[in-house]
Amino acid sequence: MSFFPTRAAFAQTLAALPGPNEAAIEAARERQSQLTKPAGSLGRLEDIAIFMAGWQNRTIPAIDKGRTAIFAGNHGFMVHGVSAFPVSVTQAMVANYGAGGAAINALAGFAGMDLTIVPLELDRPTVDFTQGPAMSEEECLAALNAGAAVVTPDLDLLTVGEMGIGNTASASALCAHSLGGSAAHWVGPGSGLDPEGVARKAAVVGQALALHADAPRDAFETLRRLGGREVAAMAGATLAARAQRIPVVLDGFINCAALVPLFVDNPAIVDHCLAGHCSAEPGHVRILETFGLSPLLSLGLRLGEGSGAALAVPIIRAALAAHAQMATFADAGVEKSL
Ligand SMILES: Cc1cc2ncn([C@H]3O[C@H](COP(=O)(O)O)[C@@H](O)[C@H]3O)c2cc1C
Ligand SMILES: O=C(O)c1cccnc1
Repeated sequence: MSFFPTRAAFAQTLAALPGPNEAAIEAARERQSQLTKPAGSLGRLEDIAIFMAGWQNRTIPAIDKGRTAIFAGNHGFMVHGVSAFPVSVTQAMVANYGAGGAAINALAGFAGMDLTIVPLELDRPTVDFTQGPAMSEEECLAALNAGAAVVTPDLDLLTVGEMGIGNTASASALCAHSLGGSAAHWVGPGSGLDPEGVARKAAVVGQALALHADAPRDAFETLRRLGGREVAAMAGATLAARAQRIPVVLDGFINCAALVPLFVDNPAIVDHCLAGHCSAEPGHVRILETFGLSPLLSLGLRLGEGSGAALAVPIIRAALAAHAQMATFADAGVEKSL
């Protein structure tokens, strides 16, 4: 049984998002007020602990089982050469993940996250989105379900990432179609295009936007037309996590762009998400502003593959350690106020 048996089931899940547990939020907030520090002095670490308490439904949240899932896919529009790298790099990087040699291997390992790699039909790229919808309805559903499949009920935290040469073009198209703004407004260098390359990418994205301009703007249809398998899988995983009240840390431009079509249908979709970082890809800061999320880190990363999300996990672990381990004023015999 798949998590999203039909596109209607996907839409229904998106329309009926569960909220956090308010009693756990209140209990965690009360605990924070008792810990031996001036009120608010741990800044966003306090907010993170309270956020995690709400979604994990416990006063003292923890990350015993955290998962990083990386989805890989290839894109038909790569015939137009919109990346500084060839399509073959997607498969080569999947092999590199398997061998433990990529940035995400190091960063997920450092963060204490288990790593799941999900290649999605790499030898069958999506349809070129300047010629038609990237995916059929069945293909889009399969990708959403491949994402949902990594979400097991035992997870305390999920981060997702992607590998798919050219997918910053898909991400830009999703943002422009869903939020407005020209192709040029949303494209950037991605993995390393020069200014002429960026202009070429804008022209290709612009052609796709023109072809799909009159298409309905619901989340499924936008992902199907302008997304890719790895992009839809990230959306499916994030929505499946939400349905199970599992908190998610967001990565960069592509990961966030995958959620933009869902955000247009239901802005509450990002309520169980923390923004791990702000990517150097110029569109990312605009998406984060649209989502109303403030990134935990801003280190100039522009890698994708879940790297910025994994990097934020140790900060979240620190917030939970302080929340769990600090003494209360009563326990420590410290005066709470004058
Ligand atoms: C070796 C290598 C490793 C990567 N890991 C993530 N990406 C990133 O680059 C791609 C997006 O950039 P563009 O749209 O310009 O192709 C995605 O695969 C993304 O995850 C990589 C790219 C390369 C070359
Ligand atoms: O922010 C990202 O996700 C990103 C930026 C550049 C290249 N690949 C990914």
